[in-house]
Amino acid sequence: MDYALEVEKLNFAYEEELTLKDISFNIKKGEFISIIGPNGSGKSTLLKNISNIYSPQSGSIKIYNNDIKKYGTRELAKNIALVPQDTIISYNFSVLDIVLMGRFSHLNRFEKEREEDFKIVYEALKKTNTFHLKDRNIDEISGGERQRVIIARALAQEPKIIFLDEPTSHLDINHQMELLNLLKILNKERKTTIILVIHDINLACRYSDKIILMNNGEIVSIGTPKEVVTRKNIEKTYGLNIIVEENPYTDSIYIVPLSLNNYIDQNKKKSRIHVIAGGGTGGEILSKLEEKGYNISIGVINIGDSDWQLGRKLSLNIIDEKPFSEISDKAFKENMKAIEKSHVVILSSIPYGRGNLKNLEAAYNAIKMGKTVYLVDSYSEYDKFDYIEGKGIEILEKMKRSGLRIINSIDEFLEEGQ
Ligand SMILES: Nc1ncnc2c1ncn2[C@@H]1O[C@H](COP(=O)(O)OP(=O)(O)OP(=O)(O)O)[C@@H](O)[C@H]1O
Repeated sequence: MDYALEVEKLNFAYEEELTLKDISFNIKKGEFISIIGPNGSGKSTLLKNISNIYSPQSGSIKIYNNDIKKYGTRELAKNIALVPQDTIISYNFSVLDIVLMGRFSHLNRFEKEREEDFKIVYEALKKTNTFHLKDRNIDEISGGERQRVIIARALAQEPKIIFLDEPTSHLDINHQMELLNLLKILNKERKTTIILVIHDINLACRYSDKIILMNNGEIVSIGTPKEVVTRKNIEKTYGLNIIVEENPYTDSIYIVPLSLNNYIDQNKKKSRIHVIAGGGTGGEILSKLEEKGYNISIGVINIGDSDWQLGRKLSLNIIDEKPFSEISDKAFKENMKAIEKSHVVILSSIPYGRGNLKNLEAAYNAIKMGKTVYLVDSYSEYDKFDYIEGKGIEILEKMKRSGLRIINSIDEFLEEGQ
């Protein structure tokens, strides 16, 4: 296999305790890789090991099939370039001088830069939008501009692999996209392998072929964005409750954070709520209950319904029915079982017809069983409630007489502190 980078059983410690523990992975030539993970998980330390700034205590690192330690400085610089997190350059160099330094590995000792070198350097300056700064002193430009200049230097180096440590951290959103697009072009056109540390999970998902997720000095997961950025992995590493969505415009996934697990009231996890919804009427109810950490079931709901889709993203317990089909007796019974296990049943403002009348019957059964049943009432008129010749209204009236609690929004329920 054509690997750009092979890491095997790497262990690294700053002091006694290991900061990187038994790290092994391979990167193919021409891949675009993002390393993500919480603060202090070891991302920068890993990047510094694989770019030869630090030497591991044990394990091996191969760049293009050769041990990284066997390369001479010039040879290594032709293969890899590093764009560090904070570049402190306190000398009196111009931007042009700094970017010209990228050419050193292509020149013999004491050889002056050739016309070709200037051409490559000017191109790198233009690509990173820093050409206009070329005569300025490196100390006299902004943090974001300096970051782009260091990236220009890496481009001028024309390496096979570029390592970047949080390259977007000082950049505004426009320059963030511009930089990542530039890296992507480089990656596609020159087959440059890109390995970057990045905090923005959504940008990582959008641009990367693969993602490495780190936690506590170990690799938790490595694979495509879909394989790595899952609810489970993000909860495990960041302690964050998220939904993973698909972005049809960019053909990539992105995450929507709901809540920090630290803030979830653990008592609520025990409190079970059954939701009856459909057609998107349950969106706010489900998201807000999930955010508070309730243990939620939903049903009966048709497969493919938008509330069904949300339920899947939230990994809820779903009692479902075939698409566009009436609720079967089997699904009704399963729904009743979920209701029996719940403390509370919440109904959204969904219209009732032949297909889902059994859900209203189930809610009425719940009241008769002594459960607290809420209706989040945002029906503007009750003729939007009943599409089954009064049968729905009839059950609703019975429920009202038996203690149905009508609220205007799910917030009212949450404020009650249930
Ligand atoms: N020079 C150092 N000496 C000692 N310990 C260090 C040093 N640099 C980092 N560490 C420690 O090593 C661990 C990993 O740090 P590292 O900078 O690799 O994490 P990171 O994932 O890049 O974090 P961040 O997202 O905050 O940049 C942390 O516990 C950190 O405190």
